[in-house]
Amino acid sequence: MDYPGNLFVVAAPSGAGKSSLVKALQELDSGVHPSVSHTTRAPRGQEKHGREYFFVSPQEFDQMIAHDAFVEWAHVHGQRYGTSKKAIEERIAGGNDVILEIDWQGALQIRRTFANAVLIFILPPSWEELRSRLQRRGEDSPEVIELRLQNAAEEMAQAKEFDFVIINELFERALFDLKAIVHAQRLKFSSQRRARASTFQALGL
Ligand SMILES: Nc1nc2c(ncn2[C@@H]2O[C@H](COP(=O)(O)OP(=O)(O)O)[C@@H](O)[C@H]2O)c(=O)[nH]1
Ligand SMILES: Nc1ncnc2c1ncn2[C@@H]1O[C@H](COP(=O)(O)OP(=O)(O)O)[C@@H](O)[C@H]1O
Repeated sequence: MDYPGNLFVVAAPSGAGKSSLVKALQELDSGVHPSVSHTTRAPRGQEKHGREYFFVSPQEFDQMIAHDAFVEWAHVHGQRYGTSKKAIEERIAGGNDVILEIDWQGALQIRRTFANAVLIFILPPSWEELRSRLQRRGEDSPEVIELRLQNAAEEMAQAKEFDFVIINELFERALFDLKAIVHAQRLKFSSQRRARASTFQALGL
């Protein structure tokens, strides 16, 4: 499917810093709209329904699947997470840019539906740093942290399937890289559209 707005997909193992980077990007660039996913997991700390996620019961999630309401969904860390069609289609059809923070399985599903989506993978600089970020964040129990670290190896093995890989060592550097990717994609598409339009005009089409 081809839409006038750009679709950016950011994936990373838990604790690599994707939420912090996407939030910082939005503060700098109000033209990138976040998509709010649905999840069956419980809210953490300060999370609010409708802001970080729509927190739903397994039954509500099943109903959404039955009604074909998701563009993609996946099992992650023992829970289900999904992007609703409502969360993105109207926005990109209206020419707005949307950014998704989802896992690698969802990212590859998105690419199958939206061939122009830009897939970005965030890596931590080391295993030690990944563990210590999860611990410093202080939102998950030791068991949940262990599960997330166990899953991280399989997730990181998918990085090579993505269009871009950013190493989040120095936060400002990683944010700069993310901004550069967003900016480059906008230039590419707006200049292509302009070129196409003027060629069409010149050819009298
Ligand atoms: N496929 C898919 N994955 C999602 C979606 N929303 C969030 N995720 C992923 O689910 C995983 C767990 O997210 P979360 O529980 O918020 O933990 P975090 O990664 O530590 O922030 C992360 O890899 C998210 O990117 C979604 O709509 N679809
Ligand atoms: N470059 C960085 N250096 C040090 N700490 C970071 C960096 N990026 C993020 N963090 C911290 O690491 C923790 C995990 O980041 P978060 O954005 O929640 O990760 P994710 O969304 O990928 O699970 C947070 O406490 C965040 O403040």
